[in-house]
Amino acid sequence: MTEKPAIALIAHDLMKDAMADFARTHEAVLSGFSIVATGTTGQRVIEACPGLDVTALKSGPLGGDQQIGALIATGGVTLLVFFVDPLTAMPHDVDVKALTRLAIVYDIPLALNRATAEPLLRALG
Ligand SMILES: O=C(CO)COP(=O)(O)O
Repeated sequence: MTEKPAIALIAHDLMKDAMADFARTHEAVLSGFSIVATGTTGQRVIEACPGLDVTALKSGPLGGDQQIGALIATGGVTLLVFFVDPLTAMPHDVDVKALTRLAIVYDIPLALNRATAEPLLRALG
């Protein structure tokens, strides 16, 4: 990661197309940040926007959500954008809950859908 403030991007599988589109649409603003992402989401964002500074951590179900949570706890995340799939049960639901809880504990902006992410990103950009 660089010295730029970090935005965390995460999307559940059925939301990954939406995340790739979100990244493409907002590439100019996102380029002012370093991006941290869970593994598969990070790969999709890299494919969509090869110019962005993206660090892809572990896949969410394999610890990636917890890695992002640890970054939040150590002050390394400015905004968490997490496109949650509201209709699919997740085997790692406890990790998802722990991550969103930490975003609340550390009072960082948290967008769980695009309608929230866009005004937050505009405010930061
Ligand atoms: O499962 C996730 C978040 O809970 C996302 O992980 P991936 O980006 O690795 O698919």
